[in-house]
Amino acid sequence: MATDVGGVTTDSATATVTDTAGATAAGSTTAVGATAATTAGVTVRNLHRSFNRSGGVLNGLDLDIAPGEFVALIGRSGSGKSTLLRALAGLDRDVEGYGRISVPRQVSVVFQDSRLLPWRRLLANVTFGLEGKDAAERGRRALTEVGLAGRERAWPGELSGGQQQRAALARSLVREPQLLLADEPFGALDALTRLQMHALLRKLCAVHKPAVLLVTHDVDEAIVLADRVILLDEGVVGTDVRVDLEERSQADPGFAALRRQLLDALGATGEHLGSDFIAPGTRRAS
Ligand SMILES: Nc1ncnc2c1ncn2[C@@H]1O[C@H](COP(=O)(O)OP(=O)(O)OP(=O)(O)O)[C@@H](O)[C@H]1O
Repeated sequence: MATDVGGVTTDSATATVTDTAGATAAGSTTAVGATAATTAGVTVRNLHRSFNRSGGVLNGLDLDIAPGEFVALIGRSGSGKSTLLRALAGLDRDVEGYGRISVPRQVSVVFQDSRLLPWRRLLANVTFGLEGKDAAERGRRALTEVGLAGRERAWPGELSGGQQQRAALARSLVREPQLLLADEPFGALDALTRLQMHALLRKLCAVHKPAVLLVTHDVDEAIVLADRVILLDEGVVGTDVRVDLEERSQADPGFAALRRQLLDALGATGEHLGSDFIAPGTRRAS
């Protein structure tokens, strides 16, 4: 399994994680414990993770994501969202138990900060680690797709936060991932830029069709972007709802009902808003 993390490709076929992808070119399997299988989408079975001096963070979690499906992952602060994402990215060497993780061969990860290398120009960032004579051309195309044509020679420090996240998306998508893992990628952006990034991500996903797992605190963002919203609770998938709206906006009558259902599941409605919850549409303090 090749995972692109900020332009650096890692291979999880080491340590406690076993890559058995040789069986098929379509996907790879990270086997934790005894079981192994191969999928083009994501399959997680009975995943456990705990850290020193704390109880289980993931407690026998099961999850399926179909090829090309967009899943948003919500949950209270500390519920294990990033822990799950890191396990899927192959970044956690210590997932334990007799669970199983199957992910596609090519996985890309984007984070809240762009992780662009400040000493490389934009095109060099996007193509970093990319092989083949057409790498530069592919990089230029990707920058054009995210609206950064003409900025190939810019330094990351010359870009706004939104532009840096666009570049991070270009760097991920130029590798044509079958799975895109995104950990609050728009969490540090202002509301308007965030809306623009939503439109861009939806457009890019329609073209490239990766499966997506998006971690977000913003229920509205989850509803606007995802095919399915899942809620992590007590280390397993609690709520799992399909987003079936005519229109991906608050104008759709089903939007408010779905939002309320998810907020209820989060225990975050009415006067019981937790301090760790970010109200829909507002910016997360980091
Ligand atoms: N490397 C680590 N060492 C010890 N504990 C950790 C480590 N990583 C995560 N944890 C703990 O695991 C729990 C889940 O953390 P995680 O970051 O996955 O939550 P989260 O749902 O992503 O939270 P947030 O929404 O605040 O980002 C927390 O209690 C956290 O303190």
